[in-house]
Amino acid sequence: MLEALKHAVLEANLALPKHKLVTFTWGNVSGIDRQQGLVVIKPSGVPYDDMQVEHLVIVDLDGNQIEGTLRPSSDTPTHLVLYKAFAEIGGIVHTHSHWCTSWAQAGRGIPALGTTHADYFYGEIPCTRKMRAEEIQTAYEKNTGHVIVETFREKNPLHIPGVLVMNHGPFAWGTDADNAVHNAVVMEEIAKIAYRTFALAPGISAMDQVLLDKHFLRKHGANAYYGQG
Ligand SMILES: O=C(CO)[C@@H](O)[C@H](O)COP(=O)(O)O
Repeated sequence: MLEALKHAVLEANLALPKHKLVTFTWGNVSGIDRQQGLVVIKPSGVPYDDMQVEHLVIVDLDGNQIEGTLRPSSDTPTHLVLYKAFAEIGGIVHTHSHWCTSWAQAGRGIPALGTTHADYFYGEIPCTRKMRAEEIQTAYEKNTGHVIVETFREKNPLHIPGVLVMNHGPFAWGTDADNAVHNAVVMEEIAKIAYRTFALAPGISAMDQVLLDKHFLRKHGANAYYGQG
C-alpha cells in the first residue's frame, strides 16, 4: 500500500519541473495514507533529476520520521498542519511558480474573473495575511500552515484547492498528489490569465455568481466525475 503511494508522490514531484512550476530544488509534493496516518514527502534539497523513490521520506502526523535516510522537505510542518486541518485532502503541493508567487508577493488574492477559474475554484483564490515576526521567528513552517488554515476558516478546501501565502508562494492540494499537482498547474494558469485581464481592464470586477455557480457546480457538484461535492 505505501509502496504505491511512494511511487505516486515521486511521479507528482517529478511533474513539477515538467510543468515548469519550479526551478532547481524549489517546491515539494506530499501524499497521505489516512488509514495509517503516514505522509510520504519529497526529501529536502534533492534535485528533481536525481530523485528516486528510495529518497522519499515518510513521517507521521506528529512529524516523526518513520522511513528514509534523507531529511524531509523543509516545508513538512506546513504540509502536516494542512493534513490535520483539512481531512478531505490526500495530497499537497508547494511551488514558487512565477505568476502565483507574484500575486503572493503582492499580497493579493486572485478573484474569479472567468470560467477557467470557475471550473476549479469556487471563488477567489485567497492570499493569507502577513505573518507576524514572532510567528516567523518561532515554528515558521508550522505557522505558515496555521495562517493558511486561518484563511480557510469560512472556506471549503475542496471548493478552493489552493492558497497564496503572502511574501512566499502558492500551496495547492487535492484528493491525491496527482490531483494536487493538477490544481497547482491550473492555479498558475489562472494567475497568468488574471494578471493579463487586469492589465487590459484594471477596474474589472469578479465574475457574476450565476456563471461561477454554473461552471463550478457542473464540474464538482453532486455526481460530478471528480465527486468533489
Ligand atoms: O519554500 C521554500 C523555500 O522558500 C521551499 O519550497 C524550498 O524551495 C524547497 O525546500 P525543500 O522541500 O527542498 O526542503
